[in-house]
Amino acid sequence: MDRGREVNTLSNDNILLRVDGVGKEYDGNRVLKDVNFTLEKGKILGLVGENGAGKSTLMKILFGMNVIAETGGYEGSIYLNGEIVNFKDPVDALKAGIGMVHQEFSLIPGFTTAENILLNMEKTKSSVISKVLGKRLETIDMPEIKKSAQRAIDTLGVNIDTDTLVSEMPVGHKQFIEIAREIDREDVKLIVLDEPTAVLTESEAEILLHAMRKLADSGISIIFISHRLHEITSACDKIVVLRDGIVIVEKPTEGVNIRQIAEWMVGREIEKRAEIVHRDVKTQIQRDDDIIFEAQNLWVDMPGETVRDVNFKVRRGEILGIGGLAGQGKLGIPNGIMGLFETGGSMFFNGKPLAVNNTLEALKEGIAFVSEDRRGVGLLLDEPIDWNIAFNAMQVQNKFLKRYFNGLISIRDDKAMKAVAEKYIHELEIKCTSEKQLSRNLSGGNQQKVCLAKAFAMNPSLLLVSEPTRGIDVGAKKLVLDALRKDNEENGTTIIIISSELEELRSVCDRIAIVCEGQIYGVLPPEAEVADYGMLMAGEYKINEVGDKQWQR
Ligand SMILES: Nc1ncnc2c1ncn2[C@@H]1O[C@H](COP(=O)(O)OP(=O)(O)OP(=O)(O)O)[C@@H](O)[C@H]1O
Repeated sequence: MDRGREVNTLSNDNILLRVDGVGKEYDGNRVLKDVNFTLEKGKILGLVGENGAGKSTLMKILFGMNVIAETGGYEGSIYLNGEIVNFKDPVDALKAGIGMVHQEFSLIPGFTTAENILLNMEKTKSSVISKVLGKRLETIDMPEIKKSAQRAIDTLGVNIDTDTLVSEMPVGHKQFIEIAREIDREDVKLIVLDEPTAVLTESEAEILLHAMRKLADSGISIIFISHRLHEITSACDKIVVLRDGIVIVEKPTEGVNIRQIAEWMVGREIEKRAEIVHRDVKTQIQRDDDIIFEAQNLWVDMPGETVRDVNFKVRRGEILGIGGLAGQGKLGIPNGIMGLFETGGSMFFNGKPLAVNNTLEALKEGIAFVSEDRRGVGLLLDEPIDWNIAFNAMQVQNKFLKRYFNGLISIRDDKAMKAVAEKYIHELEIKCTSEKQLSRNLSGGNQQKVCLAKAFAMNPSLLLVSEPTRGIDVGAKKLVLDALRKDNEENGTTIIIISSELEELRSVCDRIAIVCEGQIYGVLPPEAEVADYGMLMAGEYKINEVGDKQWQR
């Protein structure tokens, strides 16, 4: 086993963090066995591992999160600057100079950028927080706060107004504010970033990686978790791979390639990354005149993803991709169709008008949605997996119910719920203790798989999936895309996939629509030149229904 210990030969003075023999189990489920690694001052460590490998758990231990003590604590020791630490809560960790940005956001929507950054500065004093929340910061020196918030934002190199309300900004900006809050504290020594780039565009991710380097150069150490392995090789000084509860590899990233990392993560050889394989020709050809869904002049008022005037038709039985740069409106389209943000214009389903702003009607008509926001709208976090998977189908379609007395009484069919949950746990390889595990206690990638299972269980005739592989590890991406394709081919489900990864769309879709400035600029076949996609994304030209280019600039 390659433990690549060369990094550890550096003098102890340089080492900020030493994780020594750390183990953790949740109620008999052993997640970490014997984890050992070190991190030097001013260095960036990339922490990788499959979904459910225990990365977030390890970071929660480091940060003294309450859930660790509540579930029986941990074994082993953590040293900071050579001294054992055992934080009883995150406040202790903050005082010791550790900052953490979690997978889920903890910002307050009705507060501005500056106010949110300020709350972190004051969060070690709970009495101040309550005062602040009560009086909405009226007694605080706002000009000073804004200056300080602006400094933190400038360090990150992004352009965000300190007066903007968090509820009105795109998700990528929220991520930057979370990070700005952590670096705004004077005594910060170590920052943990748990999948910060999952919600960022490529260019935003670049900015963040650059900012991480600046922070490291100023002496701050960083632990960076990401499933985008090229970010690990390009931004990190060293890599630590977790598998089966132990560290499989700890070594400098120099000379390490992505394929090697993927193999260390899954513990076997990975098939050579297939060139884009276009779908086989389907036995059933979709027809231009058999339209399942149509949007006319659709607009959606979703913060950061405004849809202005979208027109498109979806052929029955196809997989339609929707791509485009972040903030251009691609995420707004499914959220609008499902009535989750204020929407206008017209929609038709199976030739009949479909009401706008009416989620229940969309669900009843057989339209299902897997949101990009799995924790916000995707899951009932305090319910078990089987309940989550069956919930919509039960509420909307009366599935998973046993009926008595001519339907007067209906009782939940626990056996049927267990069966459907077990089917998807197996098919999607959801890592869990059983179908009764609470969704809150699943890892991020496995929560995403439950969201997909929940949609499949409705047997929808139209399935909308937004960023289906976000947070999914490199080995499981194909599994998720194959599951979508299988549902399309075996059940005839028409699918719309919204994704920021063009290659992902090209590998599974029949046609791909590109959104720019809140409109559809063109629809291309998957085998079209990448340059053509680029021109549509950049808004250089539009392509009309007969394939003519209309130059825009
Ligand atoms: N509070 C909890 N109670 C019980 N089990 C838990 C709890 N939190 C996490 N787990 C389990 O611990 C395992 C590791 O989860 P963790 O979130 O640490 O994984 P991860 O490596 O961060 O995965 P991902 O890449 O999907 O985010 C998972 O199998 C999860 O179900």
